[in-house]
Amino acid sequence: MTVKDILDAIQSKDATSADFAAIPLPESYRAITVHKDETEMFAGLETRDKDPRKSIHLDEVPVPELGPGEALVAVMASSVNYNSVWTSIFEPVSTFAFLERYGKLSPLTKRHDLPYHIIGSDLAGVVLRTGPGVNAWQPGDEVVAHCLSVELESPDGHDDTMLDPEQRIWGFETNFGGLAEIALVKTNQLMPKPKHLTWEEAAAPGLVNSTAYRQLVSRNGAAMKQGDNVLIWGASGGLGSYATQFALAGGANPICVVSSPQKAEICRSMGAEAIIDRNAEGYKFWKDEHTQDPKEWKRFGKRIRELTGGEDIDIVFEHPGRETFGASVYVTRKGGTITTCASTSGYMHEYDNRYLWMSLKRIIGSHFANYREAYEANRLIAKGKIHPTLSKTYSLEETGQAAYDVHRNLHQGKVGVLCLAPEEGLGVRDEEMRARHIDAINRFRNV
Ligand SMILES: C/C=C/C(=O)SCCNC(=O)CCNC(=O)[C@H](O)C(C)(C)COP(=O)(O)OP(=O)(O)OC[C@H]1O[C@@H](n2cnc3c(N)ncnc32)[C@H](O)[C@@H]1OP(=O)(O)O
Ligand SMILES: NC(=O)C1=CN([C@@H]2O[C@H](COP(=O)(O)OP(=O)(O)OC[C@H]3O[C@@H](n4cnc5c(N)ncnc54)[C@H](OP(=O)(O)O)[C@@H]3O)[C@@H](O)[C@H]2O)C=CC1
Repeated sequence: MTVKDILDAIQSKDATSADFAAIPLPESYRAITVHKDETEMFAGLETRDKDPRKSIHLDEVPVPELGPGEALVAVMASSVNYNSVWTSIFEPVSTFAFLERYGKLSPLTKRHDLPYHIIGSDLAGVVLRTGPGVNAWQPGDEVVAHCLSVELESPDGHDDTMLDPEQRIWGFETNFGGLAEIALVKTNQLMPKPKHLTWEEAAAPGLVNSTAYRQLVSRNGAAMKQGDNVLIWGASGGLGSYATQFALAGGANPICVVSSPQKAEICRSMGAEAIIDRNAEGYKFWKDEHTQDPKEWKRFGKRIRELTGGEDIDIVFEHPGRETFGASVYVTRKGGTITTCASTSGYMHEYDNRYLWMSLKRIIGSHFANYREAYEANRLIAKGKIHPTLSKTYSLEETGQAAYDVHRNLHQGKVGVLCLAPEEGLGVRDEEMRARHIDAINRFRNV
């Protein structure tokens, strides 16, 4: 039995759940990995010069044992997230440290502690097998997976599963991720695949869409409301392209920051009007490595006021981190919110605290999303209210190049990876709905 047989079953319209359950599992499958014995390969290099094409491998790996509450999924497509860039350059820490720690949790999690890390935190595919205790999902179900892995053995995670002390990001802090032909997930990661999307489109939003939903919309994040001025950094990037859509769909006013006219045009095509090209306007928030320039914060704030008719920012959607955080705190209005989920340009932030406390601003830390939030975010995709922002699709063999493009900010929106899907364009089950949304679905392609 090979993965080809699995693929044939997926493409056969008549295959039933029993047919899927009857397919013998292959012994091995192809997966994107990084190797533990290579964690020092970029020692001494600047972050920018660490090249994912050198550390990312395509290996044949054994199918992992299936545990209680888990599923093996035939992965049709996945996507590249920035966390896979971090893994592939071994920053800020080697993710093998996470696998080692998870491996110590229980005899079952020991499976994850291997000399290779199968990465990837998104998938669209078909359930092949479910483990003991799984009732909600069956072999043959067409699914997407969110990337929250929790144990929930402590009381702490039961108000909000992101607060579980054993909360992990699948495919980053656990093994057997989505950039592979088969993935191992907990079944409480599964959600229905939006029927109007191809495999690669359905695999694109998961991680970033869920994160943006919690960070901006959820009461656990900024709880955005109608009319809010929302400053969105990287507004045509992975997170930002969903934050922009949430702002527009929720009646808010996105102020989109991008770095080229092409990216500005993408934001315009989504419906945004207030757009700042940070390159063209030449903001330099740091005079040198150690000194910020408040005059530049002010110039940036003045520009925002021009675009909003004199108003300041209610919510900053932050993720660039060190480079922008001082400006983000400055331009927020009295009582406003800076919500942050990342630090791409550096995690030691500096800001002038007088502008925070005197103006009663709040900084909210946000990280991924709980199952409910991820489900809500996926539901909005399934209803055609929010659209995937897929710009380009790579083959599994080209994943290193895809990660390189994301690392070097050469991409737009999301980049997809075909895993088992033999070509782009497959997997659509609702052509009528697709036709209604086709322009929005294709907006990010070939720009
Ligand atoms: C969905 C997608 C998301 C993304 O893309 S996010 C971007 C990618 N992710 C990242 O860049 C984050 C990567 N992760 C990390 O860098 C690290 O993961 C953290 C910095 C988040 C945490 O580091 P750690 O080493 O796990 O935690 P510690 O707290 O520095 O060290 C653990 C030890 O410190 C003790 N400790 C914790 N809190 C306290 C305290 N308040 N007072 C005293 N000690 C404390 C613990 O108990 C433990 O101790 P003991 O080593 O002995 O077990
Ligand atoms: N905690 C969590 O749950 C999550 C965290 N993340 C983290 O968020 C970060 C962004 O992820 P994602 O959106 O997918 O990445 P992308 O690279 O797709 O998009 C980020 C965008 O941010 C902008 N940007 C990058 N660097 C700077 C800078 N120095 N100053 C201003 N703008 C900048 C760029 O847009 P432009 O050049 O057009 O301005 C870029 O396109 C990553 O660090 C990632 O690990 C992501 C998802 C979840």
